[in-house]
Amino acid sequence: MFAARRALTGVAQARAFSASARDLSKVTILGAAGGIGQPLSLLCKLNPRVTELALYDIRLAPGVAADVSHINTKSKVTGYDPTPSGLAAALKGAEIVLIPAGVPRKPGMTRDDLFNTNASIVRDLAKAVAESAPDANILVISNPVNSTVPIVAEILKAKGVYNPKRLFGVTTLDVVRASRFVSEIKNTDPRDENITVVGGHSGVTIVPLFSQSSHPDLVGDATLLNRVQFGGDEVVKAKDGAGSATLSMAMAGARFAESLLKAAQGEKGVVEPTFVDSPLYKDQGIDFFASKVELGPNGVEKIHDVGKLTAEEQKLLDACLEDLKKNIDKGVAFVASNPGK
Ligand SMILES: NC(=O)c1ccc[n+]([C@@H]2O[C@H](COP(=O)([O-])OP(=O)(O)OC[C@H]3O[C@@H](n4cnc5c(N)ncnc54)[C@H](O)[C@@H]3O)[C@@H](O)[C@H]2O)c1
Ligand SMILES: O=C(O)C[C@H](O)C(=O)O
Repeated sequence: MFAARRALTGVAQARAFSASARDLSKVTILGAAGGIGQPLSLLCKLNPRVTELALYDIRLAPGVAADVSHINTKSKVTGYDPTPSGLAAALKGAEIVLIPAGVPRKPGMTRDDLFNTNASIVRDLAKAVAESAPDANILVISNPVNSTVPIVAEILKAKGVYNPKRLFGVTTLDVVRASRFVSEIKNTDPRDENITVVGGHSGVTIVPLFSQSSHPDLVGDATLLNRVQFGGDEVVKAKDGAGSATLSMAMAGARFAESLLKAAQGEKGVVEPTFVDSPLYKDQGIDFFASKVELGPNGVEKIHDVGKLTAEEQKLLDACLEDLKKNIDKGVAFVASNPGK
């Protein structure tokens, strides 16, 4: 077997690698029956890189799995019961764990208002991931992301399995929105608009860097800035009490998972913005920050710095860092005083 593998060269080797990597592409969704979870399950079922899809929720996951499993793509879909053993089985062998479990906002709420409910949900799910899938890439969608990601990190540290290269806060939706909103102004194809968004995922912590796009004239466009920073509120208001962004978020989450799978399967140059354990502002006591991140087989390959900013963007970044620090500290303090069972 080893001799045969050694005999493989070039393209054959790459194919063998990608085939074996593909064999391992189990994706688990925790919160799979929710507003995000259901369309995310659908999109993952449609992704040929996913070979196994495990759906877990405190309600309805087997039903969602039965539905999605009829789609005629090759992956195997299983829905798990809301029991500790169901959760453990859903997680075992996962390469990617997506976490959209938790409550969404209603009009008038900030993401931070979700903290009291979602912090303990995410903490407890993180424990299960640490125990049953310690090597998985963990993609946190549940809000407030600026705090839930540090919560997961603290739990993984306590369990002795923290790998900062495999923990991601999903901020893709901010970039998706920014490119769409810019394309509406400039009458372009959003796929051609590559807008860097850094910081975190709430209000002023969301910092778009238009000076680095092909439209530097958009720096200072207050309406556009407000839409990017508060795009989530736009949806919350329009849904009028029925929740927050689900469909666009499912698309964004599926895109991020796809990027990780591509990178795991050997594709080079896969770059996504994401909220990770980052060296960029650690000297200011800020351990997590979203910037462009190159992904690879081990998760985070390279963290890009924010690049050159205009004076106006620097001001936005300063405001971001102030809030971000508080949000991160809140997550860390929560685990310290509420370690759970
Ligand atoms: N990161 C982002 O960009 C982004 C975008 C949109 C929404 N969100 C956040 O995603 C979260 C989910 O939003 P939604 O609209 O899908 O909400 P939802 O209420 O429709 O769905 C949440 C699901 O989580 C499940 N759940 C609750 N506790 C659980 C637990 N302990 N284990 C497993 N499942 C559990 C619920 O049963 C439900 O099915 C919210 O916190 C929301 O703010 C984040
Ligand atoms: O706005 C929300 O509460 C959900 C999400 O974070 C979003 O950006 O749409």
